[in-house]
Amino acid sequence: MPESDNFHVSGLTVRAAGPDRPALVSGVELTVAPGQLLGIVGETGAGKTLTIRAMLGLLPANLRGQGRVRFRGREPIDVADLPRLRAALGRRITCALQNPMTMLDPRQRVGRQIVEGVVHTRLLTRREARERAHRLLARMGFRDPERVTQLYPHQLSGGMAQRVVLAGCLMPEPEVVVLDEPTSALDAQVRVEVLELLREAATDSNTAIVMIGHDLTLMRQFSDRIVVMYSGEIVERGATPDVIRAPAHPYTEALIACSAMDDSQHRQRLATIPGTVPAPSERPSGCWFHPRCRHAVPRCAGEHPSPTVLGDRAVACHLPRLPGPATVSAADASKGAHHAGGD
Ligand SMILES: Nc1ncnc2c1ncn2[C@@H]1O[C@H](COP(=O)(O)OP(=O)(O)OP(=O)(O)O)[C@@H](O)[C@H]1O
Repeated sequence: MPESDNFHVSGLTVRAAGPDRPALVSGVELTVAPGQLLGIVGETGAGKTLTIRAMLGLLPANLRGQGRVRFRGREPIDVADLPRLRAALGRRITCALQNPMTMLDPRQRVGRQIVEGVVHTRLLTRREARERAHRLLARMGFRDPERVTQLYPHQLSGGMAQRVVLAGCLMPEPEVVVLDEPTSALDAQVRVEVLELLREAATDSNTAIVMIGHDLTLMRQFSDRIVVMYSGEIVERGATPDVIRAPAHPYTEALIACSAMDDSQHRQRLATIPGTVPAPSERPSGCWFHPRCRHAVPRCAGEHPSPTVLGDRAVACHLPRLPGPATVSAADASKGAHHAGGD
């Protein structure tokens, strides 16, 4: 698949309106290929939600986004150009944000809600849309999709609502589906099932998925590539198996140590990373992670690290633990090389 088929986000920055406000998110670059799943991880306050809201044109009113998104075969769209961005929403890009119930209208049967969007945008006739809704609901594990379409949201369990919303996301056969903790309300077993179904459906229709999640175990299982954010910046990115097997940033390493992964057989109990992500106005000098980093050296307190790039792997750390000798500082990387800190 050519690179130009990927969904791209470049130079994404989010700030509160007004002078001299620190960036809440800065310089985020993402690329996701058709049919692939890109996971965004990081603790509370890392900037994950604002990143996806900015690329959807759904930032809170007090915030402003800069940067560009590019859909397959299209000219880039400036994220400040909300009319253009929102014209893509529901067609080229769909989303399920944190609580699925809030995405459903309590007064309407769910079938109508799923079908009307694509009929309204004239992507399909009502009959075609109904047929597709039934197919997708079946795909999402409903044995009797027709009956489900007759239900009102209050008649759905949390797991059912989740699967209905995800089926709705796939209705227009979008290029990209964006998910913010899509399965957080579900129990572990249902969560894995839902993600398996979603993954399969997305692969079949060549839909790219960008998914925020706290659970690294799930990310390891379902994502192809992973981006790790800290205080509004990408600190590491790469192919998921590489990042999980050999994290190059101490923050990624700490996140993995805190997750319940099987690899950590020697770990007796779940660890936590001491401290919290600094608020944007309280970032320390140097590397923003350094006060919490067990590998920090004096340079880390004085100088903000530029990302080091090795192939499609990047890490923003003064002491990156990347394999092989040929690490290249992003500042030195030649034109056309991978973006620093981006994915
Ligand atoms: N409307 C807003 N106005 C000002 N600051 C905001 C606003 N929304 C979020 N922030 C700040 O931006 C930073 C990033 O927030 P964001 O919600 O993107 O984090 P997150 O990684 O999604 O966290 P979580 O996992 O808790 O959802 C945080 O410091 C947060 O306090």
